[in-house]
Amino acid sequence: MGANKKKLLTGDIVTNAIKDSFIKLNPVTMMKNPVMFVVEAGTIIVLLMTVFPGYFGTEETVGFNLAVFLILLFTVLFANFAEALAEGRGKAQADSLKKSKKEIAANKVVGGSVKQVPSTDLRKGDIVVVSQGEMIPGDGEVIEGLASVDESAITGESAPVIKEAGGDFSSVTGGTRVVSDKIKVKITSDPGESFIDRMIALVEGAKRQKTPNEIALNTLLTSLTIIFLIVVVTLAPIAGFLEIELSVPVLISLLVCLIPTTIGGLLSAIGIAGMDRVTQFNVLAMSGKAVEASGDINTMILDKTGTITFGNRMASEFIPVGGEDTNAVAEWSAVSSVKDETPEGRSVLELMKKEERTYSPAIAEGGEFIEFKAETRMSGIDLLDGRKVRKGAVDAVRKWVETQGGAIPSDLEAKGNAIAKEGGTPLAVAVDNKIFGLIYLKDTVKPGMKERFDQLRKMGIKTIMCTGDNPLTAATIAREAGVDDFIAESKPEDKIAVIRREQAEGKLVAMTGDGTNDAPALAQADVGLAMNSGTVAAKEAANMVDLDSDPSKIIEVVAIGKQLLMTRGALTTFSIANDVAKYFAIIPAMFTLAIPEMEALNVMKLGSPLSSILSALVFNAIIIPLLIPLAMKGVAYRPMSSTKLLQRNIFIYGLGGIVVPFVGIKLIDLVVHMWI
Ligand SMILES: Nc1ncnc2c1ncn2[C@@H]1O[C@H](COP(=O)(O)OP(=O)(O)OP(=O)(O)O)[C@@H](O)[C@H]1O
Ligand SMILES: [K+]
Ligand SMILES: [Mg+2]
Repeated sequence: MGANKKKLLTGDIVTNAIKDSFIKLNPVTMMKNPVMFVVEAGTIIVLLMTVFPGYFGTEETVGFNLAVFLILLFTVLFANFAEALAEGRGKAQADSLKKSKKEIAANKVVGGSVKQVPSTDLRKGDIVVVSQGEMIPGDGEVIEGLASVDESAITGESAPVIKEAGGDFSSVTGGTRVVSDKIKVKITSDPGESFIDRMIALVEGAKRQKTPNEIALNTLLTSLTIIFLIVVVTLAPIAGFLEIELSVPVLISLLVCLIPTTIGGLLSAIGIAGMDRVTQFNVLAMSGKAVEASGDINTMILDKTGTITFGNRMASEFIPVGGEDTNAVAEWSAVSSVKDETPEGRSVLELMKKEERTYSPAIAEGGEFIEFKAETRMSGIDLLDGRKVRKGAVDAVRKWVETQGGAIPSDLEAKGNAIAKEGGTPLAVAVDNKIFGLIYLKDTVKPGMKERFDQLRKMGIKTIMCTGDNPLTAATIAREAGVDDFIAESKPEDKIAVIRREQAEGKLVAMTGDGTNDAPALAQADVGLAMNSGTVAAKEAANMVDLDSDPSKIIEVVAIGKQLLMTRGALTTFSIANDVAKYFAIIPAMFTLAIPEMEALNVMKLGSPLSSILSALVFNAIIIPLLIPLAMKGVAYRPMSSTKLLQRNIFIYGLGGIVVPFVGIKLIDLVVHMWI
């Protein structure tokens, strides 16, 4: 993974977070977090009572009020600090990205010649030439040539990657450097809308919006806060009626202990940290919603080639059919591949070289190249003399030959199936109405796939492999990799159909893709992960982009999403449970203050009524920073079903939430009681 994997925290991030904690005290900012806003309002009221005791008639309790004020202030600051700390890493990353965004000179093609212009002048549709050693001036698509490009500025990966015209490896990103050769690039973004611009906005959190889940939880927390506010406000007159005197700072303390400050203070930090974990993993999530959706995924659609297998499908053998000779198969395979820039196409020419075979490229001259398309599953060339040469999936070529009235050699099927049963891909080679033979394309399943799919199954996620390959190859690879289901001979629109079918059953679907033809399916899926190496269309349709272009990462992304949801659930449970213990400390204390005979209520045997209130408040404050590491790192995660997870978490965090504060408040009280 990327060399830009950062340390969790640096001194700078902490210092800036401390500063930001104070800046965030601005009530306009605080209002976005109703729970903490109420605490801040209480802090201000108690501050006034401390500073102007004469005015409020609070001279007797100035010391206690000052203590309450300070504890409340720190409660708010701690919550701000949690959020600022979570934002810190993104900000630091944004700064380093901005450095890679300086203005550079671009060689723009104008008419027939090349003119130097500043990169900021480039617009969508402009064409530029980038040579060895130069920086690519903007996002675009290679339209001519092949070059190796150092993308470490965005991916942190130092090994250069090959970018070439045509196919799924044609997109380039502004700010990356060409390390060898020369390419012509068509610019695909206007200034300010580039990938790096979007990435900066993302990691900076500039466009961070609350997710539906967060909004729902926030509504719940706000409702609880309002309910407790009403309870506490009505308590005052009732107490007054009973001639029990309750001071305003005591009532505010009670309110702060009652409302869910722990989760209120940590909620946004949990969301930001979850996004950040995805980013540190070199995956860019376009929204927090995408990350959360990945935590709820039920079905995962996976490509065979390149996701489950290494994807470097290489021609390894020419196999004649119908009594033809190997040379003829090899020659026509080569002719059909002269201009085929796909890895499969190039591997055919490489195999020719390796086997020291010759063919005459001159026949292909002037011919019309037929590019490989996932819809036709064929590629080839229409020669000047009228002959049409094709190679492609066996069933596709067979149909093509049949429509021209050709006969199908009797050994075609058996020889094709033999390749497929070994997990290889057979390509048939034909000229007009005659099939000459097969090309054996070899590919291997990535190691460790079976274990990963086992984990997914434990999480209750169904995996479906979709491949354009034939059913036999698909079945072999599916079995080897251990996916739950597969769809063979699928065209791009079939992927959408599968996604829609699953969604119609109420399931959330994730998929990966890199080609332009994957774009509609990526957009349809609830979580669409596009490869950075892929086409611009795919990247725009998806809601996540993997900078390392490793499609199997979708599995880890789902794990991170689950962890985010779990962390939020666990800390909410903990927060609400730990408030319960505070009632036991603070409510008896309040009544004992008014009616000393109520001392019997002091079940926790705390020092004094005032020390009980302060201890509960101190615990309420310090639990926030104590839980920051958990909020940022996420709770420990093991693959298991959602129901089991829920039970486990309620047990650990619910019970923990009740027990921990009893112990904590008791210990704090031992110290506090030395003064009060
Ligand atoms: N360059 C090519 N020329 C001719 N036929 C090809 C070429 N590349 C692939 N094919 C054929 O087209 C089929 C579909 O290819 P496609 O890339 O759409 O899917 P795939 O790679 O097999 O599956 P996946 O969706 O898992 O990537 C392949 O199985 C193969 O038979
Ligand atoms: K609380
Ligand atoms: Mg493919």
